[in-house]
Amino acid sequence: MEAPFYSRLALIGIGLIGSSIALAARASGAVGEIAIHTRSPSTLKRAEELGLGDAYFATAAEAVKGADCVIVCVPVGACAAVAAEIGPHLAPGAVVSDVGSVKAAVVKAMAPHLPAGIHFIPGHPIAGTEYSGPDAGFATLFENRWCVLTPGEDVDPAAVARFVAFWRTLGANVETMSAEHHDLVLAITSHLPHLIAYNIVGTASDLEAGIRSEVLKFSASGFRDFTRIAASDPTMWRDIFLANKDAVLEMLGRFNEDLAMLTRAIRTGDGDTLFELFTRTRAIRRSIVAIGQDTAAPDFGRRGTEKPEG
Ligand SMILES: NC(=O)C1=CN([C@@H]2O[C@H](COP(=O)(O)OP(=O)(O)OC[C@H]3O[C@@H](n4cnc5c(N)ncnc54)[C@H](O)[C@@H]3O)[C@@H](O)[C@H]2O)C=CC1
Ligand SMILES: O=C(O)C(=O)Cc1ccc(O)cc1
Repeated sequence: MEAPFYSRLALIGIGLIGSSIALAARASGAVGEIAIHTRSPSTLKRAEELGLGDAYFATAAEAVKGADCVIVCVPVGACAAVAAEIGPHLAPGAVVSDVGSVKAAVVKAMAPHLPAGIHFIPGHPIAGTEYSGPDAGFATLFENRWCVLTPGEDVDPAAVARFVAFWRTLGANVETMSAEHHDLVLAITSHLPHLIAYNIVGTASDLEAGIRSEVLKFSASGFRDFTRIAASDPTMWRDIFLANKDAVLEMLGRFNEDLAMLTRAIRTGDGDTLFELFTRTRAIRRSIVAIGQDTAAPDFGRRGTEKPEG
């Protein structure tokens, strides 16, 4: 299968992920033209200044006209409204996808609005940073990262194969699975870690003023790492926790049980329990490093914003 895979790619939402797809698709020649819509006029203008696309539209309905591939790159809570708007304007036979961090709720929100003949292939590139907005994107974001696709069983295999080839050309490793399985796995590997980061930074900031200033002054790398994650976009993460409620609550229940066990080990001076856990977790880190999944996103520190936009 030869690139370009699509003659016209429409991106709805042009923040970190949308702009990274635009840059990677352009750099790799994966698509012909790129059409862009995003909700805020100032963000759309910025996308144009950055030269992210070939055509810019004030509405999603206009942007998807004539597109053979549409990728919705908005917070998961906005996916239903976008699908409702674009549904009547999609070209027959087009692929429609998204990049949301939660899959079952997004499928439920988007599918009813997509007409027959559309190939709906939900997706989630497991690659990102704590930055937002069109300035935050970079063409290499997806290199050697996973992209999970969750097409329904009735979706045309040839359309899925083409979309898999598209993501591979952007540098990603692609795997397909059910939306429900995706949501359980991501609840423990991504959603819970973010909740823990938000919580620990919140706890530190609620400490009495005297202690709080010392926390910031002497913050060792552990706390600093949490503050990076806790700087992630509030709209995006609010939507993720609301949309993946059941899986997050399931994993949070197990987490709380294990934390109670550790609390007890510390209180009772049970060093063996602590040592055994820390030995096991060190082995997990070493196995992740060995398969090359530990690399932080490259040099994104000076770009983008940590504030919600548009
Ligand atoms: N930030 C990350 O590290 C990752 C994010 N994701 C997912 O990607 C999606 C987008 O995230 P980011 O690019 O980081 O967010 P972002 O905040 O950088 O960009 C979101 C864009 O969507 C636009 N938007 C919001 N509501 C809209 C609407 N109703 N219609 C049209 N445009 C609208 C915003 O103006 C903005 O341009 C989210 O669903 C998130 O769960 C997936 C992987 C990683
Ligand atoms: O910045 C980080 O550490 C991330 O974990 C980025 C990220 C955020 C959300 C996703 O759905 C996937 C990746």
